[in-house]
Amino acid sequence: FSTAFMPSGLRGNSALQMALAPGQTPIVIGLAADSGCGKSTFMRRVTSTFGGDVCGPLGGGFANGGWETNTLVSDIATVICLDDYHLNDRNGRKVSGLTALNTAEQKFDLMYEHVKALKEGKTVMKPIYNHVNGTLDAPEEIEPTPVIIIEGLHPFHDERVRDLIDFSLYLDISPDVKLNWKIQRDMEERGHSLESIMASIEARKPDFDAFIEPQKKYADYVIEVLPTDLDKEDKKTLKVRAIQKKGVPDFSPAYLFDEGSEIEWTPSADKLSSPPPGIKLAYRQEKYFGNDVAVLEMDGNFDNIQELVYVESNIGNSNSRFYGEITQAMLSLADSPGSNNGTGLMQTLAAFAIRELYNKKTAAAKLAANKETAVAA
Ligand SMILES: Nc1ncnc2c1ncn2[C@@H]1O[C@H](COP(=O)(O)OP(=O)(O)OP(=O)(O)O)[C@@H](O)[C@H]1O
Ligand SMILES: O=C(CO)[C@H](O)[C@H](O)COP(=O)(O)O
Repeated sequence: FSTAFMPSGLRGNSALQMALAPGQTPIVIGLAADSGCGKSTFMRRVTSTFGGDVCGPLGGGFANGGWETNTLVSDIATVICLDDYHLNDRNGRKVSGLTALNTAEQKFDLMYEHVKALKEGKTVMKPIYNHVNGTLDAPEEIEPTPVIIIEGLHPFHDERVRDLIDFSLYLDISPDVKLNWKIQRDMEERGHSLESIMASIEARKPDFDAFIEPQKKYADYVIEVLPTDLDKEDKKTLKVRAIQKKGVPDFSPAYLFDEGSEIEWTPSADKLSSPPPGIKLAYRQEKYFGNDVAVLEMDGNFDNIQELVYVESNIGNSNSRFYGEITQAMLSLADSPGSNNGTGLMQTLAAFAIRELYNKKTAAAKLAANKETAVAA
């Protein structure tokens, strides 16, 4: 359930929140990506896994013709958009001459204090960056929930914040794909011209390279989105790689058929009715910034999401609760971008991995609390 898209007078999240179990501390999930790279779309998959509302945009909504809070609350998960920690408002950045991508334009001390306090089970007063007016609005109260997700430009830049994060994700969208997605949203949905979109991407590139991309080396789970290899002329179909770090506590990378192996798999055309160029999956063991990673890859589109169930039957460590749950989750968000390709699949697997992390931490906290009760008795 979400309060994020109610008229502000009706908002107020305290009654909806699930109390933390005794001894339980929230887990903190970090998601980094440039603007327009699918953070909100991905967050919708994660929050729906935790029972959140999936009706509106996240990370800065334009509901009701006006600005709504950046924070979405379900009974388990809270999403905090780190744009709220911009140092200056839009006018202030004109004076400083710096872009919002620049780390000098973020309040990392406050970000750290807030994430630390939430992790300690305390309430914080979080600022709000208003994307409609470009102003810093009156702060809002955020109470801790069992899962706190911080998403935005710089979740892994500050070492203190990074150390508080239990699981970190990065959306790595290749330049061609980023341009296509921007065109789709900003031209088709927001009426911007192609020239202005290209100019904005070009203007952001140096700061993106300097301040955002270097964070991907810290991520436990990188979703890399590239143009397809199946047909060089095809600009729309995507190849998606989930780069999963090995050895992360409470996280076991998903695999295809045989854990630890190298596999390339083109599912039988009799089992999937995907149109040419079809789909191709792969599973590889690689190094990523010096770390051992398991890479799950999918290139191409599903013609019919229900056929995903056949692919799902061959994925291990998927963290699904029952056979078919991945397909069901994709079907429940069928209208969201990426539901017929690897972006939706890898995002769903990441969402399930986060849920598993939460389940394991909750179980460990309950066990510890039971032990304490037994000792006290
Ligand atoms: N998996 C996907 N497949 C195809 N298009 C996508 C996908 N994810 C996102 N997009 C496109 O990119 C646009 C931006 O996505 P989204 O709003 O989720 O990004 P964001 O990172 O939250 O952006 P911002 O930070 O600017 O709010 C969407 O409107 C959609 O057109
Ligand atoms: O990169 C961004 C994160 O979404 C925005 O550009 C940044 O937050 C500034 O926002 P605005 O352009 O609305 O003033």
